[in-house]
Amino acid sequence: MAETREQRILEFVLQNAVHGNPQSVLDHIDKYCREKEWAMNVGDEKGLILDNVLQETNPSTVLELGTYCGYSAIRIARLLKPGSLLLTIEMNPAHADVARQIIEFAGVKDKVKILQNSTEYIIPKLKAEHGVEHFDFVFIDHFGNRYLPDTKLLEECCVLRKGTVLLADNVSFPMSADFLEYVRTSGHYDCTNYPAHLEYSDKPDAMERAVYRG
Ligand SMILES: Cc1ncccc1-c1cc(O)c2nc[nH]c(=O)c2c1
Ligand SMILES: [Mg+2]
Repeated sequence: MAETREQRILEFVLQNAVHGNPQSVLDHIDKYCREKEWAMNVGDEKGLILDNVLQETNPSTVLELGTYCGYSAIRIARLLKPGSLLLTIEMNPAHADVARQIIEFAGVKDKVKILQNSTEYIIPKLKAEHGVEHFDFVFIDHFGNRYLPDTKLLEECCVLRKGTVLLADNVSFPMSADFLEYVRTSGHYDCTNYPAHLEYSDKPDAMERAVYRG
């Protein structure tokens, strides 16, 4: 039996999902986390909200804060048009290693670049070291207490443009209350709330879309 929950998810995917088929990988991660071990993937219910907001935006450049096992990176990458790129930042090296393997197995590695470090270390380097001009879409799903400081850092580093869509997971939890307050009252964003449930659970949760006014 693999050491960690993340390695057991990887093992289940490698042994049961269809190689090169992103939807099969998503379905198998959801199956494992619903039936065997809960894990903090955005999941199928909130994943549909992510799909819909992403497709409405039709982005070419996407940033994700919090890769974990790569579930939402695969969800995003499978919908990106040719020539698009997803940069995803993961602080935990073990999680980044599992994500790299699952993303490769799903067949979307050409659209995804995993940056393994803290968000506060990487965000200031995105323009100079990763050739980023601006992001069309940012999925925020790392740690609730980093949502606000990292949103302000994205503003300060000028990687947002008028119309950039931020979509944040888990905004029903107190850890991200300061982020919600800021995007809803600062005057810099137009916000929409999407009530849902915590992944693989009937506990209430929600996502927030915040469109940057520039
Ligand atoms: C918020 C919550 N409550 C109870 C149990 C798990 C979680 C939870 C759910 C998530 O979707 C998360 N996503 C990213 N990072 C997290 O730390 C995180 C934590
Ligand atoms: Mg989450």
